[in-house]
Amino acid sequence: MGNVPRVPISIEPPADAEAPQRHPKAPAPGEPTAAHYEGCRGCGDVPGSLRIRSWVGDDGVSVHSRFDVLAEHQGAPGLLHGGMLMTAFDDALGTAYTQIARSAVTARLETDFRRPVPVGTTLWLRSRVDAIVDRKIFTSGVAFLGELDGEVAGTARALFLKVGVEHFLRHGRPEDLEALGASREVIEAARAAR
Ligand SMILES: CCCCCCCCCCCCCCCC(=O)SCCNC(=O)CCNC(=O)[C@H](O)C(C)(C)COP(=O)(O)OP(=O)(O)OC[C@H]1O[C@@H](n2cnc3c(N)ncnc32)[C@H](O)[C@@H]1OP(=O)(O)O
Repeated sequence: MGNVPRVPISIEPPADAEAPQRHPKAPAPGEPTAAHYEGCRGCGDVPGSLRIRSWVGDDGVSVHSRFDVLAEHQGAPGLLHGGMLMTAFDDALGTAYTQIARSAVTARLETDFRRPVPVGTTLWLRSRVDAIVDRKIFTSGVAFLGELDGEVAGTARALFLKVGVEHFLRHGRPEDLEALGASREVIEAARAAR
């Protein structure tokens, strides 16, 4: 395998990990959650976005999300592309963690595809944070056909790793930080770091 790095194999949270507490500034149960960012392919309002919308669950920690499956999301004829379902899970699980922690990025995402999803379906996803251990955020979710708690179309687990603003400064584009409303100092730091 030469220089190919070893693949980490487990995203199972430790059995003794504490239950997550919602962030005091997170929206209340039933309220909509904010988009990650205007340009987000999952929940932003830009061409090509899946336009996923999410709300905080009754427990104040989980979220439920709506994804309307359109013809532009097809893989096989008339059916949702698997990568689009993974994008939906990435977004929904990545919204669940925002009820608890600040910025984090997906390190690993596992998806099981249980049922084909026809174009014209509304998918509803339930997502939650199962545990947080230091920088690691362990999440899981379920996608249902047509209604919350309907037939299961897929399930997913993801590990997010907390990152600071320097992650976006180092790897992202300064102009996108500008669009986020970042300060001039932050943008200059991003430019200097490139
Ligand atoms: C003004 C600006 C405001 C910005 C406001 C932004 C708003 C907030 C945006 C959020 C947006 C969300 C939107 C959807 C989610 C995406 O789309 S995120 C985009 C997709 N993901 C990425 O691009 C991430 C790319 N990967 C990376 O950058 C780095 O690999 C990571 C994930 C930061 C980890 O690197 P690292 O920090 O160096 O961590 P590392 O030391 O390698 O590992 C730490 C631990 O995690 C474990 N680990 C790492 N990777 C894995 C893995 N794949 N599997 C299992 N374990 C792993 C390691 O084994 C290690 O474990 P321990 O030895 O500590 O037990």
